[in-house]
Amino acid sequence: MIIDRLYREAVEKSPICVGLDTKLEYLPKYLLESDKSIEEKIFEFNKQIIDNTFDLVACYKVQIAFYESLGLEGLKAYSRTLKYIKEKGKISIADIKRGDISSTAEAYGKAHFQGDFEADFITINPYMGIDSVSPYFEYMDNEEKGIFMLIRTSNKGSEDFQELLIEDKPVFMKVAEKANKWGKSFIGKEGFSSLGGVVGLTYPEEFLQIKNNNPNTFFLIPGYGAQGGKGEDIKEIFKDGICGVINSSRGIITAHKGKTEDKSFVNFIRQNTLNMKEDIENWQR
Ligand SMILES: O=c1ccn([C@@H]2O[C@H](COP(=O)(O)O)[C@@H](O)[C@H]2O)c(=O)[nH]1
Repeated sequence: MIIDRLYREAVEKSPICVGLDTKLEYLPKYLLESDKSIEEKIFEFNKQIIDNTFDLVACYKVQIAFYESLGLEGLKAYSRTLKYIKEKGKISIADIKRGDISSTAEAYGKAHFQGDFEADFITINPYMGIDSVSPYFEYMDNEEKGIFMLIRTSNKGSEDFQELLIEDKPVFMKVAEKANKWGKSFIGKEGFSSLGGVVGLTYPEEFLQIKNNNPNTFFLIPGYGAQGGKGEDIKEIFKDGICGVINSSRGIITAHKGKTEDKSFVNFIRQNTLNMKEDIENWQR
């Protein structure tokens, strides 16, 4: 199952997920001012990052919003990036945060688990309930795919709804219970389910509570770096072993900004990835 592959990559390489939240302004001048099309420039930037980090990390998360904001050229770069991640033997997470009625969810499944935008995992918003989530299950049964369901997001505004109490429990704990229950049919050899959860590193105490109640849930963990999360915050959560991948987007892919505008930009990106790896490993021991 795909979750077993992701777990092994996290253990063997590192639990780092590089976030390819690529913006034109992140491109070094040599690339930005070249004669290439926008599609080529964005893809080339991502390719350079992948080529220079794939031996250090578990996976790549591609946030579709950044590509959509560049129109069709952006979406072509998005598609090529996902294909390239696969070509390199790496795992992709499409951060698309979908959530809609079943007929529409079926179309989202087809759009993001097959064809031009095929990814290994997608992120989904479970707010609309089980019939908005179950259309993805056939891909998890048959086609080695997985989903990460939003449980406790990393942003400050997550407090508005996710902390509201229902029967004395915050909503995020109720959502975590559902992830645990719905994920039972997709548990792989390593004990984790292909139905995973998104929990921000910006709330480490609540994360620990969620983790303790969800022994089979593998987590996609945003919030490291630019949002303030640190290696130290993962200490208790990874105490019994790795149970997720930690995403950093801006913290890695803008490492070269203000330092170089030439092809050497990837050295800074690799160095920041190594720094993150060391920071996490220090707290895993
Ligand atoms: O709770 C969430 C869920 C998703 N994200 C996404 O992760 C990255 C974070 O980027 P950084 O630059 O490392 O802050 C981005 O794609 C978000 O859309 C999140 O931040 N929090």
